[in-house]
Amino acid sequence: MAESGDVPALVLQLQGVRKTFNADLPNAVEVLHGIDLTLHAGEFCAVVGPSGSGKSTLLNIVGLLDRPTAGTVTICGQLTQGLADRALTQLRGHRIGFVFQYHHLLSAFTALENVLMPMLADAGSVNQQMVQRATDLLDQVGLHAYLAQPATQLSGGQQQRVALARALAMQPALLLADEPTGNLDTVSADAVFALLRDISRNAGMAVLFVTHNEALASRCDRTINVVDGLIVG
Ligand SMILES: Nc1ncnc2c1ncn2[C@@H]1O[C@H](COP(=O)(O)OP(=O)(O)OP(=O)(O)O)[C@@H](O)[C@H]1O
Repeated sequence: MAESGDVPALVLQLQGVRKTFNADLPNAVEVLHGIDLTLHAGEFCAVVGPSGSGKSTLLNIVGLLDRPTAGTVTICGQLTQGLADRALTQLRGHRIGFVFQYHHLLSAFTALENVLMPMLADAGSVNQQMVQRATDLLDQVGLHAYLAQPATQLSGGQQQRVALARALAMQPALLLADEPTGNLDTVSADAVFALLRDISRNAGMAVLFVTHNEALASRCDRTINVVDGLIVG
């Protein structure tokens, strides 16, 4: 993932990002007030800050799930401003993975089928190579023995590992993790965090990791502190 000369590739660049909700209404509220942020390949960055400070809003904009009111978002060199929804969806699908506090697995499907979903959605059908990749990913997150297990029959920690494997299915350059350990006991949270760290290091993947857990934040390469819609410190 590194460019020639071992300079890590720039995965994310935000310049002057602002977000106003209900912009045309009397109750308009600006939640992000001009965010500048860069993230390089392999960088593991915690996002901390008080409740309501704008962390999820920021993540939604970085993840191309919402558009900024002003400013620019560039993902892997692609400026997103002006792109149609379809192009944003393509870029998101190929470059960005998501893990949330709640795993959002499809309960009627097995662990393997859940990991295959993004590949199926992208290609329209599943081939042997995709099955192999999904199997390898589940292996990587320590769930080889659970490939055929329905998602509902897995523990919370195991479900979050499946969600992580699913997020990695398309080999994203950027992983957005919004409190992925928030719903887990300490031991499972530590295990999922360690896994995420290792995978990010090995794959050279950039990670934005929103957390209220100071101990985990302190183990990241870098921490950004969002307060009242601005990065401080
Ligand atoms: N769709 C929306 N419409 C109007 N206001 C919104 C909307 N989404 C978020 N907000 C407001 O934006 C502010 C920031 O919310 P956000 O969810 O980004 O905070 P957060 O830092 O992620 O909080 P938490 O740590 O509690 O998850 C809050 O005041 C929230 O009420």
